[in-house]
Amino acid sequence: MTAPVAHDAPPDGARKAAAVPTAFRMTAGRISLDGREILRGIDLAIEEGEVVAVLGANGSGKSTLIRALLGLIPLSGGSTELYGSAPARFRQWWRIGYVPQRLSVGGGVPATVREVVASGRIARQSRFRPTSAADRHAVSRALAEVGLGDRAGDPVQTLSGGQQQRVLIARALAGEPDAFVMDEPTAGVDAASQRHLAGTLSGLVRAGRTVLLVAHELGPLEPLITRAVVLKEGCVVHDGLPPHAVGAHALPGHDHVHPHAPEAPQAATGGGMSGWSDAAIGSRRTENLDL
Ligand SMILES: Nc1ncnc2c1ncn2[C@@H]1O[C@H](COP(=O)(O)OP(=O)(O)OP(=O)(O)O)[C@@H](O)[C@H]1O
Repeated sequence: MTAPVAHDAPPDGARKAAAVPTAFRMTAGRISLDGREILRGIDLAIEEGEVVAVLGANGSGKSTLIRALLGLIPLSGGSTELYGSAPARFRQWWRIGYVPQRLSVGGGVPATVREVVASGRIARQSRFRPTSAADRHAVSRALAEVGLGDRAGDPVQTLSGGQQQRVLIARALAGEPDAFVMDEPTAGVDAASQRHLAGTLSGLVRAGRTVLLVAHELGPLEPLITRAVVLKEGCVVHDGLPPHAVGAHALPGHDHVHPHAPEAPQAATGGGMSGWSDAAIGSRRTENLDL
């Protein structure tokens, strides 16, 4: 897809040459929920153009981290920045396409697939600029990109879990953002659709877009990933090159389950990133990878 370049961003070719701006930054980030510390002092900066996977066992804090980076959960300590601004002062929400875990899709409100995808354009619209031909075109293109053009008029609740996940991906694509923040974008999505998503993201990355995603199984996305951040019990225990996959569930002590992907058997994606050996990791910072 041909996403427009941000008004205040340099052209794609110039992005790398100039000092690379930071898309997301957390400094000494702490989150406490129900009196329990979930994130325990996270320092993380994601530069524009990076493709970063956040990995870790169930409950290690991955979703909490990306929601906090977006300002969706208040910090109990430290700070976050979106393109250099605190979330409360950030105004360029169209620059970020967020794909949440699919359980919230539709929010219980009856909506068609097209309506959900069209909501991805809201941050680009205003009272003074209602829906335009460009908006309609972006929505149609995003629907086609995820292979749901023929389901556009269907109530979103009538789609399967994996199809709903593709709706959420289409919603992010429709917004033509600079950065994609995706919480398990391939969970419950069939292998062919995962490969297609990898192709879509590959094109976006070549065009300079930033990708930050949470994953248990990178599958076809693995070659795209330039950096892995591994969490354990709310701390970063690895930040560097992606670990080599050693096969899903291959290691003793593997404790990961897939609550969001009941219809996606492990075998569907081949190897996985849930288990790996310390020796396989080339790391800027490696402390404890026993997940
Ligand atoms: N609203 C909340 N209130 C209290 N605790 C919460 C809340 N949301 C998450 N938690 C807890 O925070 C911890 C981290 O949750 P989080 O969803 O960030 O983990 P995760 O690494 O994304 O897990 P998974 O791989 O299972 O999706 C978990 O122990 C979870 O129970």
